[in-house]
Amino acid sequence: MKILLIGCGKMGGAMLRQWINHDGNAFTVADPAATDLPEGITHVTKATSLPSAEFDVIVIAIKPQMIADLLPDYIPALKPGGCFVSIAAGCSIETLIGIVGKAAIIRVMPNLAAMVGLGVSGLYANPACTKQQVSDVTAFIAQTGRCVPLGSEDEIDRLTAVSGSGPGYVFEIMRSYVEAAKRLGFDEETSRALVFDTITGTVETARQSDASLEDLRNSVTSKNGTTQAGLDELRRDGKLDALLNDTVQAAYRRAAELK
Ligand SMILES: NC(=O)C1=CN([C@@H]2O[C@H](COP(=O)(O)OP(=O)(O)OC[C@H]3O[C@@H](n4cnc5c(N)ncnc54)[C@H](O)[C@@H]3O)[C@@H](O)[C@H]2O)C=CC1
Ligand SMILES: O=C(O)[C@@H]1CCC=N1
Repeated sequence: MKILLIGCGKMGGAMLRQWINHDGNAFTVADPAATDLPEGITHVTKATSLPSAEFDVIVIAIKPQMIADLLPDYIPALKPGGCFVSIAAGCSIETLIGIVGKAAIIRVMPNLAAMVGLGVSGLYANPACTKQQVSDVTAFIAQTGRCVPLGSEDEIDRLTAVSGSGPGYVFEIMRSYVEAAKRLGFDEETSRALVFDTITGTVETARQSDASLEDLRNSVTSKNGTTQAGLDELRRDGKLDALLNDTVQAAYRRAAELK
């Protein structure tokens, strides 16, 4: 497929890093600020430099607030029968149709772990998409990690709040955990190694186990031992559940505001 990527910043750039490792697609990046693009990528800084009716897929990877202003200039670059793929948070298919007219549109919500091929994306296609388009785009997105088909745009917004924004929450928890390790007297390098390896090892243990997360937690927790002492603090007053619940609810509400 011939793919046009509009916006090659943090998320578009992360996905492109994986896409270029796979054969079969040719990429053009449209971004006035993109630098250090991988070899073999065509780069333009404005829509008027693009040929007409050239691309099978146009990936929209600019900020949601810029789409209404910028996207109209890119419409002629799509081949008849091509489709738009938007990774923008919130921005609904109805809004996109208001900008590009009736079209095949697929909303995808990736996350930053796409950068290392361990992303998780949700995908929702509007009825104008052909089966072939949905299967081609699903395979294309799966080059960056897991791709979960979804049945509604509301599910895209809910997935955004869990896994789209998720790396932001996890990085923040990791930062705080590393700081706590440093306050116990470990240097930065050792603190990062202890925290990163603990998280990686714990995730892999959970993946390879049939036990519930509660049972796995209990398997670490000796009665009146060290873990129990730590968990009593972490879970005091039920605040951890409330905090994480409030976190995903706030992100979900924001996705709805960005419609
Ligand atoms: N950063 C993340 O973890 C995720 C971001 N997203 C979505 O991805 C989209 C992009 O977000 P980020 O990559 O984080 O933002 P970013 O600011 O890193 O990237 C946006 C890119 O758009 C470019 N741009 C600005 N004006 C342009 C123009 N006239 N034509 C073409 N490109 C132009 C900028 O130079 C920049 O490289 C957003 O819609 C966001 O909702 C979705 C999932 C995760
Ligand atoms: O924060 C945002 O709006 C984007 C969407 C999901 C992650 N980053």
